[in-house]
Amino acid sequence: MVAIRYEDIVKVPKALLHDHLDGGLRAATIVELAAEIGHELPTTDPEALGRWFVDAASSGSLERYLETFAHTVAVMQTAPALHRVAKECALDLAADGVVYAEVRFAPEQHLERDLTLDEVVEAVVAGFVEGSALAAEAGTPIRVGTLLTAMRHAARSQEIAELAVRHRDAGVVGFDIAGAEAGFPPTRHLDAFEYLQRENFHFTIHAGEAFGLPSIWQAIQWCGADRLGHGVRIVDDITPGPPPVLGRLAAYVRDKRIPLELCPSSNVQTGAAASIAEHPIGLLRDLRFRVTVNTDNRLMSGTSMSREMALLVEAFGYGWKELQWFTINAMKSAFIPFDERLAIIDEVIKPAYAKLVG
Ligand SMILES: O=c1[nH]cnc2c1ncn2[C@H]1C[C@H](O)[C@@H](CO)O1
Ligand SMILES: [Zn+2]
Repeated sequence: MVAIRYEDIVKVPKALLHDHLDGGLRAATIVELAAEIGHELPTTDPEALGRWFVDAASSGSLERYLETFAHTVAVMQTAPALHRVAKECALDLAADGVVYAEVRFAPEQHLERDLTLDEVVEAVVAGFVEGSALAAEAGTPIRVGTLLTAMRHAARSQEIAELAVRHRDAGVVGFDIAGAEAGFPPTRHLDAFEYLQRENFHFTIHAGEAFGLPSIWQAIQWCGADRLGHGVRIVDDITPGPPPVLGRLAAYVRDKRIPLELCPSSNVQTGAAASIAEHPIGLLRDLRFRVTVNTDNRLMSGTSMSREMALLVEAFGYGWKELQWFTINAMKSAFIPFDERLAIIDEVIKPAYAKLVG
């Protein structure tokens, strides 16, 4: 087999379902925006700041990892700043060969300077639209859908769910909850999820990252999640083989083809996985769960979609066939309409991989 080159991974179309807007800012942009508002940063050298984020987020604890977002959220409090960050996000993903992305953020965290929730969403969506237009002009077309996140420790999920539905025809394609998982089970937000189901809307839930099976079980069986944000701890319900034996919850997740939004580098930083090579993605792929590969927070992990794939190629010996499988899995699991997903699979993804898979 011919070795896969990094620059070829960049060129091939990729689909990304789990990427946080406030976890993907360019370090140089943070420095500029912070100077404008007088926000103090650990360092004002962009390269050093990038390293600071990765180091500070690598403590082995999700709670410590989340503390680093104070600096990104602080500089995302005005419409121009949100617009810029969203535009750059679309451009950066497109330059990395991502053709479809769902990017999430929590509007309730961007109200410190008098914006309303609706204004926050409008600024971000407009930024994605402009970034996507510029990317298309540059020859790297991308479609970006917005997911609105509610913070699980707070009590605004119903309001954010209604906000998402209000903006569903303007680019918001789904809903999510995020933040510290232990102590904040998904059922705290059951009203919001039941509302979304009545509205025929889509949602994913961060579950099975820092907490295990009960969180995943609630997300699916109580809340009705379409996808699992991370979901990596589903391996706790699999008895190692050979052959591996699936418990009832793991079997349900696999049988129902519930997509797992796996984020390898992020999991190593928060301690959810010991290393990339030991990441459960290897087992979950072998067992044919609906596995997708994601970045989570490009800034905090110093990563990109291509880098996550390259790390998996290196650790597990994956080839183009597996990378295509991850990409099609993600596209099948997207929150945009079925015919639009199919068009991207048939017209963009398959033709590009066909030249490589052989
Ligand atoms: O991996 C994560 N788990 C739980 N919460 C997360 C993760 N990455 C980011 N967040 C939080 C911090 C952000 O401020 C928020 C909205 O994007 O979501
Ligand atoms: Zn996440």
